[in-house]
Amino acid sequence: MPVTTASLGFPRIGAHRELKFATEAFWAGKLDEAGLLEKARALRAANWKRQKDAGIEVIPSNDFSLYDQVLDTSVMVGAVPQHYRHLGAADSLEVYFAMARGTRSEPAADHGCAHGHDSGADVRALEMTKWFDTNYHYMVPEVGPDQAFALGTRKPVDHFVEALALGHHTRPVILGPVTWLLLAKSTVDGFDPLTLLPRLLPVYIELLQRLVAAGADWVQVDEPALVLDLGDEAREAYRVAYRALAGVADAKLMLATYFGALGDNLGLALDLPVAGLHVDLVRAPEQLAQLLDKAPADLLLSLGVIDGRNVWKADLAGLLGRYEPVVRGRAAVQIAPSCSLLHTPIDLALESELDPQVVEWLSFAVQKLGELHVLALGFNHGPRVIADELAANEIAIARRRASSLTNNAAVRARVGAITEKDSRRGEGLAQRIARQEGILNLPPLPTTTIGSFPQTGEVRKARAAHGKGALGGADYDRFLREETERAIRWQEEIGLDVLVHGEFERNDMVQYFGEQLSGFAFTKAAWVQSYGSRYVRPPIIYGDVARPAPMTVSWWDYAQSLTGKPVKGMLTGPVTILQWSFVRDDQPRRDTCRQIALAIRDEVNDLEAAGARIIQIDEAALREGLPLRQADWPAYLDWAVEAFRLAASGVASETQIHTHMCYSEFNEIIAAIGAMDADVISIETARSRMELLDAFATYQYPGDIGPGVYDIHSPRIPTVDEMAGLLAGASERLPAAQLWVNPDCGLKTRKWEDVKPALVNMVAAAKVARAGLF
Ligand SMILES: Nc1nc2c(c(=O)[nH]1)N[C@@H](CNc1ccc(C(=O)N[C@@H](CCC(=O)N[C@@H](CCC(=O)N[C@@H](CCC(=O)O)C(=O)O)C(=O)O)C(=O)O)cc1)CN2
Ligand code: MET
Ligand SMILES: [Zn+2]
Repeated sequence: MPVTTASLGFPRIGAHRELKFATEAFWAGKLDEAGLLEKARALRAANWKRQKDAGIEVIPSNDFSLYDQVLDTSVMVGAVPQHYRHLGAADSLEVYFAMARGTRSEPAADHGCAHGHDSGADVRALEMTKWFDTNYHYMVPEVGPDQAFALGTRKPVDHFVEALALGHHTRPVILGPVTWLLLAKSTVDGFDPLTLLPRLLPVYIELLQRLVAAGADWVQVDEPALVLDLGDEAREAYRVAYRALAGVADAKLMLATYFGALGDNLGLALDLPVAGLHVDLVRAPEQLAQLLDKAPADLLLSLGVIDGRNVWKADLAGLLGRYEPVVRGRAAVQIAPSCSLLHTPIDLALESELDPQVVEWLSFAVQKLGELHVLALGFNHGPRVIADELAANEIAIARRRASSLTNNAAVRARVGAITEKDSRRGEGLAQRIARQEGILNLPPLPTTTIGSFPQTGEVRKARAAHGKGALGGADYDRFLREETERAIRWQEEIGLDVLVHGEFERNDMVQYFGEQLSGFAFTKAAWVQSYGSRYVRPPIIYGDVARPAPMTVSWWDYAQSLTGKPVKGMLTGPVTILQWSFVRDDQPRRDTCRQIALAIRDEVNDLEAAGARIIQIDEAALREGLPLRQADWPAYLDWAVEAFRLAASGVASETQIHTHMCYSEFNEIIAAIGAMDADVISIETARSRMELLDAFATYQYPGDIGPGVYDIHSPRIPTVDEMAGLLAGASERLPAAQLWVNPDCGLKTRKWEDVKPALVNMVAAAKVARAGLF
């Protein structure tokens, strides 16, 4: 006693996506810098107030970011690579957004000149990759052996002061030095960023001193890397780092870990000279006993008891019961969400159209803070003072458990009847490829794209109008057909070999399917940041999953009717649908994934029956779903691969199954990728200059491979030469007969004016490579 409530971070995008609209307007030159900063300030003020109003005692600052908190940290410690520095002051928005997005010289007015023009003024963006096992992406810090650090920006101090002026004494959040270094990438082969720690620490010390001088007492230092498998160097880095930071007088550190168990790093974490330790007890409740056993009595424990990664209402009575002895046994305890609420939607109150039965089971960021407040009242004053809240909560939990909505007997029977042969194609890969070649008659190095074409303002407007009832179903359909037809005609014109319909009818590659599957709820406003100004509305899987009717067949059918070239059927795979949805927590993820796999299998089979000869099943999130600890990999990969195979194995040998993955470091899981047994896989490789292919070569990957030849995250137009060069590089690593030619990923975030010259160049590069190799 007593128990205090804390928030580790609140979503910064705004309940109505204010941050997206402000940053995009700024980039488009429609909002000036002062305007952008004012919007950002208003969002912070609103967030602090919201959290205070929810009854939270420890409110964070510096959880706000205009783009990404890892990028903020890089700029803060002065790690701005040389090639951005000419763009402006190191702490300017020009440099900041150039690191985030790259720059592009104005596109040449004459689109006829598609290749070869000087792109010397363009600066590439930093690499972007997944934040642990989430669908949030951070900008990878870049450092080298000559790296110098200096306090470049004072955002944590500025925001602390800003909050103070509004009456909030906040706890600033900073990304810890060891996690930051572990996430960093060296610009020089063989150099370990961790060795830069001694040079980095003075910057952190200065920052802490400035925070203290500004009036801060507690500082939250995020070190999620403490839940990973760590080598001896990293462990030693933790000891060195926190010994140094402990020397800053009057700064009390709350060391925050999340996304998993401390596991074998528990002793290390408890040895660090910090005043508080936050642990994730949602992902890893089992670590509590050991923690209580070993934690020094004066360590302030912050218990992450409310799920920061999912949307379900907490079982309040259960939590009170479980943590009562902890609270009684220690001098002081803090309760908090398991991690920053960045990964949850903001406010359930905005969902006016969700099934009220399902709404009763849910809790978004604002509601989660409310739950924390109620729990603290219960701990501090006894359950009687929260009797009403407990009663309502118990009813909701019980109704969810008993609901017929979550249960579909036919689905359960079907999953129960799955046999081993359901996840096996009729013949081996070599025979299948031979049969497919006979039918498809493709040239060597066939060219294709990953699926989506630009989601233009027009497409989104039409969909929004359709959603509001302002554009009738028939008109919306006609509009989408016209877009599709134009895309097909254009692909034929530029000479692509395998076409796509363009995905114009899809709002998102997961939400689109969620909306058509039963067992899924989808939201109106429940946006979550994926990267920068790009957000997603993950569907909510609350019940058994089934596919009442075909989801994509008519779009494929229409597109194929327009052309003699093969059009790929285009689906999102079961693991990716699972990974990018909010998943029910009342059964193992594996079980839910198998249900989705059967639904996708039905769609695959229907596409084949309609005549599709090539069907792509995207598994962009397969790698991201990998558990954070290596010991847990085999079990996950087993069921993830099985789910893909279940989806893909209902078709004849003649039907070619493609899969696509991006953001993937495949080296360690290449055997599992092989075990998926896809006929063709397209992967992201352009940014790593084909290095990724080494894994496929070493493993002697038997299927065809389409290594991405250009980075679709940047508006920069790749030249014929550079792509032909990449293909030559690919052919040094793998037999050319196995190679396809495609971009890194889908093109929906690009503009047609970027896509057109890029793909024209890509087709030309394939011709150059064919001439050289065949
Ligand atoms: N779920 C998911 N995760 C993923 C990816 C992905 O494609 N999907 N790709 C990788 C990268 N992540 C990405 C995440 C989001 C977006 C993206 O483009 N998001 C769009 C929203 C997509 C969407 O849901 N669009 C809807 C709603 C669009 C919208 O904002 N409509 C306006 C109205 C339209 C207008 O007047 O402009 C509104 O509702 O107010 C639609 O098209 O129907 C955005 O933030 O802008 C891209 C990549 C990894 N993770
Ligand atoms: C993030 S993977 C994207 C795959 C999808 N077919 C697309 O092209 O958009
Ligand atoms: Zn992709």
